[in-house]
Amino acid sequence: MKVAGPVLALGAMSGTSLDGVDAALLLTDGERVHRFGETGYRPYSEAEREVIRAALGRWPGEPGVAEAAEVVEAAHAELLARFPQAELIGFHGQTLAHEPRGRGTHQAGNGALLAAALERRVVWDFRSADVALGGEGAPLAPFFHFALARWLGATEPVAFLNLGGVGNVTWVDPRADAPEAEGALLAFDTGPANAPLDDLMRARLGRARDEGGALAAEGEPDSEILERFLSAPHFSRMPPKSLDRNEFDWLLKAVTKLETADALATLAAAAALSVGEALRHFPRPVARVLVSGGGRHNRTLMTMIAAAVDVSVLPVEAVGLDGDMLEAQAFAHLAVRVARGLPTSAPGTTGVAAAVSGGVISSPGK
Ligand SMILES: Nc1ncnc2c1ncn2[C@@H]1O[C@H](COP(=O)(O)OP(=O)(O)OP(=O)(O)O)[C@@H](O)[C@H]1O
Ligand SMILES: CC(=O)N[C@H]1[C@@H]2OC[C@@H](O2)[C@@H](O)[C@@H]1O[C@H](C)C(=O)O
Repeated sequence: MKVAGPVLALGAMSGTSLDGVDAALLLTDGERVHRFGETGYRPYSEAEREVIRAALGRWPGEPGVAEAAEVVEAAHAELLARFPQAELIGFHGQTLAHEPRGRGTHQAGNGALLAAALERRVVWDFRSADVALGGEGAPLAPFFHFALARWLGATEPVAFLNLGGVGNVTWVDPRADAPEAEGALLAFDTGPANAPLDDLMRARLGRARDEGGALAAEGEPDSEILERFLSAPHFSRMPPKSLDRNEFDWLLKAVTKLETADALATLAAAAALSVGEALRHFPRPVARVLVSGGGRHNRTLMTMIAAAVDVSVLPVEAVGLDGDMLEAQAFAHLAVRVARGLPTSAPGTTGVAAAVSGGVISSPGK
């Protein structure tokens, strides 16, 4: 079914850091952002998180996957029911495994079940069509970043950096006719961001994160490990390119020999150096890198990023955006694009053969 004009869409994202579900309302026609709306957050309980964690790296039908999907569906149903005004829902689900050149991409959570539970149309499975056409299936926020650059009134190229479990960056030329136009966007995953930091905090101190990067600030990065890190194949690959959450597991193992503060400093430095490497791929330099995602609250990480690049690095709040909700807003925007049959990825964002409109639409009755 096609929609015309702006739609009040609700986007939901359960990110790789496994902290919980973000939801955000957005009034958009899929091209232009008309208005930002209310947001919500529903953390996973420790028990729920364990169920999801146990299924990481697994594929449909494998042990623990159905249980993880149930947790994801129930948490979303609970959170999204708080937004009865939403006309359309964009449901990303929880990525459990991502091997675009191998077995595919796997997001847990069935959008058809949510459509029935919430009695709303739900757009979901955003990544599979892109992967089927040879794309990386990620990142998908770039088409929203294009709309944001326009919303900001940018007239020069600008970059959006998301520091979630994994980092991803989008270079936007706002003067292009459309996000799928050649040269409008270049996007790719930068490297690990918070996931290894969180994993280390959990393993060593039983804490969810290094609040503000305070512990990392007390440590010294290990230059030998960082040198090895930068020689990883990811950094010599040309973008677009995407990463699995666990692709840099070896890095976490490599820092086990270090004191906690030094290990955290090394992991934060690795994330920051990845951003420095990323900027070298930009078609033209940018004046600003606008940062979203939880990593922008990590002052040590932000300081290290600022040192790794020679442009200004600002949280997206500096330009009036909400850095905790940007990905949820992205999936609201993308849902409307899917409903309108507009593309959601292009060769410059995922390496897909040609611009494609991903996503499956489930209606409550079906
Ligand atoms: N105050 C803080 N201090 C340090 N780190 C923080 C803080 N707040 C959030 N973070 C980090 O940000 C992470 C969450 O970021 P975010 O919610 O953007 O990730 P995500 O959306 O789950 O991941 P992705 O974008 O990769 O899918 C937390 O796991 C934590 O490491
Ligand atoms: C496969 C997958 O879920 N990838 C996520 C992950 O988290 C950050 C980065 O890696 C990005 O590629 C993507 O999410 C964002 C929302 C995206 O698609 O733009």
